Amino acid sequence: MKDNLIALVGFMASGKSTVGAALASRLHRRFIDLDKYIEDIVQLPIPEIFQSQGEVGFRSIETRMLADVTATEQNIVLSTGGGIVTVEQNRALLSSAWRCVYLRAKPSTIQQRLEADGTPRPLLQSEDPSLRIRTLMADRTSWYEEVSDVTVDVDDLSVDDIADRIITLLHLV
Ligand SMILES: Nc1ncnc2c1ncn2[C@@H]1O[C@H](COP(=O)(O)OP(=O)(O)O)[C@@H](O)[C@H]1O
Ligand SMILES: O=C(O)C1=C[C@@H](OP(=O)(O)O)[C@@H](O)[C@H](O)C1
Ligand SMILES: [Mg+2]
Repeated sequence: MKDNLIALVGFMASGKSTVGAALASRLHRRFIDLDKYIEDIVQLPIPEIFQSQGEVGFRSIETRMLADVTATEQNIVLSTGGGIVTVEQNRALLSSAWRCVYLRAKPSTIQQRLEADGTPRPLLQSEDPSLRIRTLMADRTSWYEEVSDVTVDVDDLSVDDIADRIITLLHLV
């Protein structure tokens, strides 16, 4: 099972959705972005799910969808949302059933990428987004490390170079 299921984890705006699509295309595998998958099933954009059900409600949907994808899919690349590792059940499933790649980015890189990006992130709606990024990152870093088989430092790499690096690190060629 592990060879077939590749998941990208890491902080918001580290590049999981973008790199996941590029990696899947390189490997001729299907790509699933878990946030998009959730939006399609719930029929609401992520910020509206946060608004109506709160973070706890969103996490419970996310956990159910990760379990669904794990049980039903094969040969896919999955881009997760940055907070998936905050739930112990998700960490257990990612560790046991997936080959996980941690896209590690510095807070300064995250901030730069957010400035140029159109995807709204409800958890970063703050008077001091920079502090929020650092605090959330400090909370989550050890969990990204815990579930991952390999790590790629993405700060100075293009999307294609990151996909290349993943293919090499996971011995996919
Ligand atoms: N390696 C990269 N170099 C430059 N920009 C990138 C890179 N990876 C992603 N981006 C940009 O950063 C933003 C966030 O990427 P995204 O894939 O949505 O991250 P995530 O899914 O981890 O939140 C997007 O605007 C994307 O185009
Ligand atoms: O880190 C988080 O808690 C979240 C990350 C988002 O995905 P990206 O990591 O793709 O931005 C999305 O799942 C939601 O806004 C919550
Ligand atoms: Mg994403």
